[in-house]
Amino acid sequence: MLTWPAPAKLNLFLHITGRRGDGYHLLQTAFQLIDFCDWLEFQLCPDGNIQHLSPLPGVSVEQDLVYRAARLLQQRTACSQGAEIRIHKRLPMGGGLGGGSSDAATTLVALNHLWATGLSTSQLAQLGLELGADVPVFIYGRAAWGEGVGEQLQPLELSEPWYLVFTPPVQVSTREIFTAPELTRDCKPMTISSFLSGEGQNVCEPVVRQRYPIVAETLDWLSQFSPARMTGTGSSVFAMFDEKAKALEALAQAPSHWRGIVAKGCNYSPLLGCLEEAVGKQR
Ligand SMILES: C[C@@](CO)(OP(=O)(O)O)[C@H](O)COP(=O)(O)OP(=O)(O)OC[C@H]1O[C@@H](n2ccc(N)nc2=O)[C@H](O)[C@@H]1O
Ligand SMILES: Nc1ncnc2c1ncn2[C@@H]1O[C@H](COP(=O)(O)OP(=O)(O)O)[C@@H](O)[C@H]1O
Repeated sequence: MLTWPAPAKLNLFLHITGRRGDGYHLLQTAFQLIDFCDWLEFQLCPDGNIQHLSPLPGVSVEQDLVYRAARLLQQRTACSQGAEIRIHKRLPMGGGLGGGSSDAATTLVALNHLWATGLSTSQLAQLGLELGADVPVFIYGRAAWGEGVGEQLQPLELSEPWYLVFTPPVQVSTREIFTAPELTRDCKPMTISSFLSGEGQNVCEPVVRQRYPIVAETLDWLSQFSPARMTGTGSSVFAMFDEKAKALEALAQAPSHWRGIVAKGCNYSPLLGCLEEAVGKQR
């Protein structure tokens, strides 16, 4: 049996530079992974069945990205093996932390190993893209500069600060924000070096602030400690700290009903560590 992590991501900034012919928005973003993870268990099933043993509330098994990822890999590789899969869900759903995409990525990477289906990382990333634009970054497992709809990736070596992340109790639909008339869609393309020197913002933030006052309240509260920003299309917001103790100190002062966590930024996904250990490879 394998028990492998599916980490969350933060979009350190998010710009929209235009739209594709099909209406999808062209983005520029910097993804950083954090060591706050769902955990997935995989058990080989030689009879070919895929069994999802821990369905998520409000998500049917057929919709669940873990089940869909497993089926997709099985079908595309004509694999005769199956698996029993259990998720220990820790990442809030629909919070902009990419939990569903990360679960799908971990499923593809773990089953490709367990089933010995032999797809390369880039083949897995291409498969993952069919499930969601954020899946490839989790498959490559590196902090990355993302363009296109997020599938054109270049690895980044970033500082690895501590993050305090709050998830306000509202689910913000990605579709709602991407269809908002007031969303800024004409950002000037930015370079990696201007991002590294501090430029960039999240263009979805003003839209979500306006529509979800609790997100605005959380951002404003967090900003008293360190500049705060929203990730993806929300609702989660984050701020960086150079020491874990400072992040924990700020968390201790938050209203007791707020859902907050402290996690470390990582340039390499903990999933990569598991895969490398399993195949006995050194980075
Ligand atoms: C914004 C980002 C940034 O990392 O993250 P989240 O906030 O969702 O975590 C992602 O690009 C989210 O990508 P993804 O997870 O594939 O989006 P989906 O939920 O499939 O998108 C829902 C809908 O939003 C619109 N959409 C999505 C992505 C994109 N680049 N342009 C779009 O216009 C499409 O109408 C799509 O049908
Ligand atoms: N394994 C999964 N984990 C989380 N969400 C899932 C999963 N499978 C399907 N979903 C659906 O995907 C939606 C977005 O989930 P998630 O990736 O957590 O949020 P976000 O895209 O905001 O980061 C959920 O609201 C849920 O309906």
